[in-house]
Amino acid sequence: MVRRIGILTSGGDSPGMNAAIRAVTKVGLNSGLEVFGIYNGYKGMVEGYIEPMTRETIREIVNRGGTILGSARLPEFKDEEVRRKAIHQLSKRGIEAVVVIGGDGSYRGALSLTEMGINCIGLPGTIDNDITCTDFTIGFHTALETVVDAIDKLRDTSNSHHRCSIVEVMGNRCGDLALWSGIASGADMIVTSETGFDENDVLDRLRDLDIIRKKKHAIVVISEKITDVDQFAKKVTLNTGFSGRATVLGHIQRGGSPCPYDRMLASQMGEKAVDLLMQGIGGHCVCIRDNKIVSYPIEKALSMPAESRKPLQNLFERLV
Ligand SMILES: Nc1ncnc2c1ncn2[C@@H]1O[C@H](COP(=O)(O)OP(=O)(O)OP(=O)(O)O)[C@@H](O)[C@H]1O
Ligand SMILES: O=P(O)(O)OC[C@H]1O[C@](O)(CO)[C@@H](O)[C@@H]1O
Ligand SMILES: [Mg+2]
Repeated sequence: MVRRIGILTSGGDSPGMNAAIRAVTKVGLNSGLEVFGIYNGYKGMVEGYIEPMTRETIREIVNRGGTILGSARLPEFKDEEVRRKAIHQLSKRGIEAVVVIGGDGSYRGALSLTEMGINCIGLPGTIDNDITCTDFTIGFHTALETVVDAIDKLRDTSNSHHRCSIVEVMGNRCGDLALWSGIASGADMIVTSETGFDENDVLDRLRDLDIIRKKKHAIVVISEKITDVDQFAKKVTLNTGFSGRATVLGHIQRGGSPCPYDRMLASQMGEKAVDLLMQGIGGHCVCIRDNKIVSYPIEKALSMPAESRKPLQNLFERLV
């Protein structure tokens, strides 16, 4: 039976990672395991920046954003030699298994380590909601609240100046943050990689909102990495009756105290990760599907097709 486990956070941080660290540590300690914190993701694993986790380490963190363990990106981890160094650091400390909290890239690292003899379990810590096997990732709902709060505020000023606010949100090629926030904030248009971006069509629709519907302002939510929103805002000013203003929400979306949903999800998933490791299972990731906490082999999880967002896009079209 496994006796010593490690835990790390990797990739972009997300609100709720600390709640997951706390859950893994508490469930682990309460199950008689020794738990080790691996700092700065795979980088700390390679460098041996590894310390025991105690009840003190995780005190007062359930409500804190970010990650107390730090996070990093280490592209070299794809190299088997680099992973060998990491495994050497774990072996020196008798760490036999690891919980990896991160996104799809971190899962690939976890799978490679499992294949080299260190059982790893992945937990989905990312605001992007881009891990297809799980309905939601830890951090998505908190980021969503942040985005909706920002759009509510932009609405006040945009409404006062006959403006069109172009709001760029994160998602790393996944449109969920844009789609959910657009619906929840009552935006006029949503542009994601799934909807596609036809600049002239958006300008036509804005003219329609201004001239036909006589709207005082407009809000367009757009996913990052689709277009230059500053340039697009200038085109809005030139080609419609609204003056265009771009707002890039940026890393604000990654911060803040996790909402209760993310704390719950992190706690349930943390518990499941420890249970899987104690059963000798590795190479799996934990998901929530239809409100149930389940796990899938990482390989299968990463190749699952993304669920269609067409029903939500249709809902949005019926709400405009
Ligand atoms: N194919 C791979 N093999 C081994 N390790 C990998 C692989 N892909 C990524 N990693 C490791 O995982 C780290 C995090 O991956 P990445 O930067 O893609 O973020 P992520 O986990 O997808 O999170 P997010 O996209 O939410 O920021 C990488 O820096 C690297 O150390
Ligand atoms: O913090 P960085 O390295 O600029 O990465 C930003 C990316 O990370 C995320 O915040 C999380 O994956 C993405 O939404 C975004 O594209
Ligand atoms: Mg990713």
